[in-house]
Amino acid sequence: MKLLSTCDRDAAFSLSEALRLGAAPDGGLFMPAHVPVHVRGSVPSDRSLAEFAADWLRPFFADDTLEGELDAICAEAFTFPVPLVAPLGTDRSLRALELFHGPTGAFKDFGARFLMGCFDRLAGSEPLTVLAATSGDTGGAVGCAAENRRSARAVILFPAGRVSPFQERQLTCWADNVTAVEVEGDFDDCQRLVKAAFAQPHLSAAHRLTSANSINLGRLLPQAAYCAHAAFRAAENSGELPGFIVPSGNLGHGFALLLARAMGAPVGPVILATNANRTLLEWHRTGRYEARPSVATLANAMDVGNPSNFERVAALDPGAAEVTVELVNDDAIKARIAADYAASGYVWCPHSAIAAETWHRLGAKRQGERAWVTAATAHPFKFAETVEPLIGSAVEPSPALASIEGRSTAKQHIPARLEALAELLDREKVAA
Ligand SMILES: N[C@@H](CCOP(=O)(O)O)C(=O)O
Repeated sequence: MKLLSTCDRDAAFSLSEALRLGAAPDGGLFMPAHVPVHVRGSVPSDRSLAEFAADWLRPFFADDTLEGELDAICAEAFTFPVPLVAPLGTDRSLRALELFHGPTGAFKDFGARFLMGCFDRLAGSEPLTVLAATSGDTGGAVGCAAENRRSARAVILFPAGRVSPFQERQLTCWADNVTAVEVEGDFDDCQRLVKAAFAQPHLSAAHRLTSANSINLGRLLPQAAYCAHAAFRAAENSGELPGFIVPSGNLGHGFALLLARAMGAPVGPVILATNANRTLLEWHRTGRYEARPSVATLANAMDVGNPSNFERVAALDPGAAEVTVELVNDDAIKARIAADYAASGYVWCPHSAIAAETWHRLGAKRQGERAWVTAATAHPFKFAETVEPLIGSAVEPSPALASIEGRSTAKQHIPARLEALAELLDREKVAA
């Protein structure tokens, strides 16, 4: 399949080129030239997720150098379960898609591992430099997926003082080919720096830069696959198409779900649930998109004022892009975590609580019309300092999360300036 930039619909790239580059050279984002449609029901949902994902994604890999590797890439990436649970009991319509059973306890594990599998096969003899900006979860997943790979070194930029203590540990604890960089600024500064580095042809070529953020389509394809897989499962017992509620920050997850729906997955209404960052809500209300400075919230991985994937959503056909937006502030996040724990013993992370709160706000009539799937995006242990006081009890880590506690950590610190990032990249290359 050919990929086109959101800025220039004439220049076509292969999928491998798009994954390797991360973002289009003209500053746009890569989009498939057309959306492949699976005839509904033609992709059986009773196969393993890895097998399902390979089948679902095959049209994107047609005629690409990675075509023969797709099954292996999926088998390596999809190695942990994705349960669809009934957190409030089976008599309620709410189903939580638990996406946090991977090595770093966040849904980003799927995309990071898939992308690294692609890089292993595309890098050639010299390692790529995988740049990632993170507001909390992407960086840990990318560091973990990149650790000790010969095909890549990872440089992860995170905002000083705006990630949780556990997230910081998870950003800074990997082997020498992963460098964690604390930036004096917020996530939007980190993201701006990454995009500015890509826009410098010399810098980009000298370091063989690529991206592991959701600007790279390779992060989103596996997410579209698990969204479709979940939709087929949820649709089995739902007369109407299941609705989906996705916690949204940089909008990669939301775009992946819309892509899955456009490809024929049985997905009904889509609600993008945000924290107090209002950019998407205002766009939906007014029809005008205006980036804003990000504000810090309890759901810090979603503290994004200028969601990168908005331009991908805007490039979809209007029907495919149909969504509503719900905003949930910190007080409502806290109240939801406490109330659902008291009612059922289920523990949400602050991001997943935003989706759960959105389901509660639907009201009994809409709740009863169909099954509703909320994306449970991160393990609550990653936010223990927020969650434990609300539920009055300790949150137990998964074995993978517990194993991170014993690791040593290291980080670099830079001001939010491109020259500082360029110097750091040069230093790290010499040291490698
Ligand atoms: N939610 C993110 C912010 C970066 O988003 P991405 O999906 O573009 O990687 C995070 O956890 O870092």
